[in-house]
Amino acid sequence: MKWSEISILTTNEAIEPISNILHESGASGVVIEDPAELVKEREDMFGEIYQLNPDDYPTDGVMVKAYLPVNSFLGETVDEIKQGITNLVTYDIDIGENKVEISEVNEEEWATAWKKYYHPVKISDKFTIVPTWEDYTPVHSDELIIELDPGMAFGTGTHPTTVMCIQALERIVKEHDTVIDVGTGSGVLSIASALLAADQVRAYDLDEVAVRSARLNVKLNKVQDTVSVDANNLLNGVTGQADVIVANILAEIILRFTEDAYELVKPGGYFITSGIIQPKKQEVRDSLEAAGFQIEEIMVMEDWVAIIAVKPE
Ligand SMILES: C[S@@+](CC[C@H](N)C(=O)[O-])C[C@H]1O[C@@H](n2cnc3c(N)ncnc32)[C@H](O)[C@@H]1O
Repeated sequence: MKWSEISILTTNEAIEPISNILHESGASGVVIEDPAELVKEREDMFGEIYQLNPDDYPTDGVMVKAYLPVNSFLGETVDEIKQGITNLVTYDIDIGENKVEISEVNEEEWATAWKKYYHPVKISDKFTIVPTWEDYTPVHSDELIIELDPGMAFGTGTHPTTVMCIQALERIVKEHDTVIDVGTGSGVLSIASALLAADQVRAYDLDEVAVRSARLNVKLNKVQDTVSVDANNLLNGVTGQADVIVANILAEIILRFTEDAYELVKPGGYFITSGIIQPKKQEVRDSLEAAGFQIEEIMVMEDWVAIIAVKPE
């Protein structure tokens, strides 16, 4: 797969809305090239200080960068992003110079381009995500470490939707559980489930690149005896019940398989969904309830929502 890098020169004020626009357009690896803001954002979110090299950053304005897959929708997606950014002015947001540049990157460049911004991060009470190229010594004896090389797959494990899913798994997955991970990407949620002592984890993704990346990360974390990774479209053809199904996919896609998920979750089991933007929350909630689930909790981080639903006993 080929990727395009989109870089937007803007202001501090516009970072968050522009990042949201990029995430909502399906961009991967959104990075902000401004040390002060990045440190603050991460501190607010995780209470962690990032090690940043000031030489890596421009001094005027802030650069927001992200990667978009090159496909037949690319032109349309870029136009939508540009339009979305221009519309921010109507909300009195200063978008500054708003210089937007697009450049094509090859696979190797994409896979390494953002590595310099990606460092160990504690994302929940138990879990710290550590990029494979970093040395990390656990701070606490009970800390669980996920080593990750996302390669070309989504994601680094630090996207709000992933963080919420991991926090939910941490509370829900019990020893000996069976877990199904729909849209596994880099495999991060499956690895987390295995480290939480699930007995069996089945990971699926439509994208071959994600399947390869997840298999690699599963081996890296030595959980290959617990986690299987296969190419599959949602839950099509999947049999065998699970205590927990987790799916961090866009709301539009979740709506397509709430009934299949209900069939496969054991009574008393959970369906954790994320990848849902706020305006889509009600639609997903309605669809889960129509399938028979009860909503146990709705989590919110930035503009993203995760829903924990339970199948009544
Ligand atoms: C937002 S990423 C989530 C990755 C990872 N689970 C996480 O939480 O960081 C969504 C993943 O769903 C996959 N996906 C999209 N549509 C799918 C489908 N119909 N069936 C299976 N996987 C799908 C994408 O390839 C992508 O890897």
